[in-house]
Amino acid sequence: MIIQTSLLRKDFTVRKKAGRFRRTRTTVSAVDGVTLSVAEGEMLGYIGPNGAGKSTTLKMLTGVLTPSGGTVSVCGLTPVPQRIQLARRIGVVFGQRSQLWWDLPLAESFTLLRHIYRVPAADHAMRLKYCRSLLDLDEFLDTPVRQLSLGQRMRGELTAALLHGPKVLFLDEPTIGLDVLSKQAVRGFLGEVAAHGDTTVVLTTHDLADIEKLCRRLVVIDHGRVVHDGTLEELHATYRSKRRIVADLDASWPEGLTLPGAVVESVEGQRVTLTLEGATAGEVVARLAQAVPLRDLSVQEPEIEDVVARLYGQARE
Ligand SMILES: Nc1ncnc2c1ncn2[C@@H]1O[C@H](COP(=O)(O)OP(=O)(O)OP(=O)(O)O)[C@@H](O)[C@H]1O
Repeated sequence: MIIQTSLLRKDFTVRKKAGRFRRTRTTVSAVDGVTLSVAEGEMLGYIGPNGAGKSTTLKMLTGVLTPSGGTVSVCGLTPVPQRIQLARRIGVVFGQRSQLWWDLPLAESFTLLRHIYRVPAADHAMRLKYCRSLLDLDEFLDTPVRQLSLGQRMRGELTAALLHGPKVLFLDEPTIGLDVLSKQAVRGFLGEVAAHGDTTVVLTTHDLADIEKLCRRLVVIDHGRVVHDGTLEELHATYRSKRRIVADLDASWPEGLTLPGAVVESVEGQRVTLTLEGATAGEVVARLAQAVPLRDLSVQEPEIEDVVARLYGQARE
């Protein structure tokens, strides 16, 4: 396992005002016993509502914060005491913080990083070529970083994080604030990185489309605890997400009509929405077509947003 945590914890002591002169100290368990194993080459989505403990976990995995308890190992190293060795093996993109030099052209940041990490020139050139073509960097390589758009800067950050050939890439909200095209570019690139299979990726995001497009495995955390660890399909199965059929009829919906294997969710004019309950879409469509004349229909997959919202809701109860 390239990442392994066991009962990992981080408590923060927060001082709050209690009256005019008094202050009380309370402890916030930001990460409350997270046990996680990530295999080499995996692409893991790490999600949760605001304040769930995602960034705190990433900070402990990257050696920025010392855990309050439990164990953590990344690439066989203990992050805080072995932070310098670890830095060579990991790449980090934290949405808010930049690893680029604001006043220098992007290309010069890449050259500086090559010297900092002491990357052999040929390896650096090969990786830069790969990123330039996949992320279309050429048109702004000579532009100072401060003049780049957010999407261009993010493409630069991803390149900067990969130039030393890390084994693990940690990405905290890499698509936040990006327009549709930049999001597509970033996702396409990460998909390529994942397909190569030699970089492990841990991705936190509030954009569930990132997860759907990129991650087979999803870990959901809330109040510092893991509330789901499995595939997206397992998430849908656990929370019994339902597929729907939306049918436009050539007649009105016969009042009181029932179809085995489906529940009528709504009827609006000549449009009926059915939820599948234990039957396949094919079976229900066949029964529907026998009962009423059909003009058009579509099958809607369950929305990941719905199921995750329900999951967050349950975890908070
Ligand atoms: N330095 C700190 N001091 C005190 N409390 C902190 C500190 N850092 C984080 N916390 C608290 O720990 C909890 C987890 O925060 P964290 O930033 O890890 O959440 P998150 O899942 O990354 O949230 P978001 O999606 O909003 O970025 C929150 O309650 C937060 O207020």
